[in-house]
Amino acid sequence: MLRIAVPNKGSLSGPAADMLHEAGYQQRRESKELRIVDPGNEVEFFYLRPRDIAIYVSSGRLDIGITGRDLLVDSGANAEEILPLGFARSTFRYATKPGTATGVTGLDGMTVATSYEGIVAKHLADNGIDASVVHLDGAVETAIELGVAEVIADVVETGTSLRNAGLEVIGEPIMKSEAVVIRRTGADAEEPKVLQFLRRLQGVLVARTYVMMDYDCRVEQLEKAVALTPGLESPTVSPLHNEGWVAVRAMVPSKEAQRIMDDLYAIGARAILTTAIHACRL
Ligand SMILES: Nc1ncnc2c1ncn2[C@@H]1O[C@H](COP(=O)(O)OP(=O)(O)OP(=O)(O)O)[C@@H](O)[C@H]1O
Ligand SMILES: O=P(O)(O)OC[C@H]1O[C@H](OP(=O)(O)OP(=O)(O)O)[C@H](O)[C@@H]1O
Ligand SMILES: [Mg+2]
Repeated sequence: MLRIAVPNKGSLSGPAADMLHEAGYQQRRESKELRIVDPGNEVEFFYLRPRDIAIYVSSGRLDIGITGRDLLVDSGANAEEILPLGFARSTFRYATKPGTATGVTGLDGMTVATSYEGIVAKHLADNGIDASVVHLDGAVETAIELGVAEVIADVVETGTSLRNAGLEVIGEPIMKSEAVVIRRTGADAEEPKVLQFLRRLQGVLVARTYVMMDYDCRVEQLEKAVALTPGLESPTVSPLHNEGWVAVRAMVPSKEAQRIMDDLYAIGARAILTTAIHACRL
């Protein structure tokens, strides 16, 4: 049975459960459940604190886990990223009151508050900066106002939390993060159950980013039309009852669907339809 760690709370937990559900796995019914077995898929899910997941996976007791890239790096655990999942996207950045410093080189002698001590200590050392790091569990934006630190390093998505605290980011992002699937470093890359799990999640990612497009076009316009909708392998082209016309079917990135429909219409394609993809295995 494949043993998988899933975040039990915070920003990762809801989207991770949604993705697993879309991939056909049973998920817990209430938030107090700490583990469930999905017998049909031969998988056992363990609901753990996002911060602890890399540690469990590196121990080898759990086969794979879903966590944030920033949490994986911060943990220093012997685990590696095998699939980015595209949700819980954030940057990790320094921030201060305006006028305190303009970049990491100005942080010498200061105190930096963060929940991600591992990332920050390494980044300061890599840049040759001698600053103290104070660990706080969360809500670190308040640390400056309360005099615990001159600088914070924290997760930034919209920047609302920083603005509300009267802080501004300084320097370049320390890292970019998103939810990722991890496994123990050096674990068997060809384990069939792991590969099947990854294929299912990849199927969800593709279903979320592509739509199916169908249209009719004149044979003379087919080459131009196919250049607009090359599909993943190659589009399906079928004859129509009306001679001189063909029906074309191809997957296109959902973000570009409207522009592609305009371009197809402009070259004479008609009956252009898009439909959602619910699941796929490439
Ligand atoms: N506002 C946000 N937008 C996008 N991703 C976020 C946001 N806040 C946190 N994350 C991401 O979610 C992951 C875990 O953070 P989260 O704050 O949800 O959990 P936590 O801080 O470990 O737990 P707690 O809920 O106890 O604070 C990290 O990978 C982080 O980058
Ligand atoms: O840029 P924003 O869109 O404002 O998002 C970033 C905020 O979200 C997270 O906080 P969370 O809600 O997890 O609270 P925490 O600080 O207690 O972890 C993170 O720690 C930031 O405070
Ligand atoms: Mg948090």
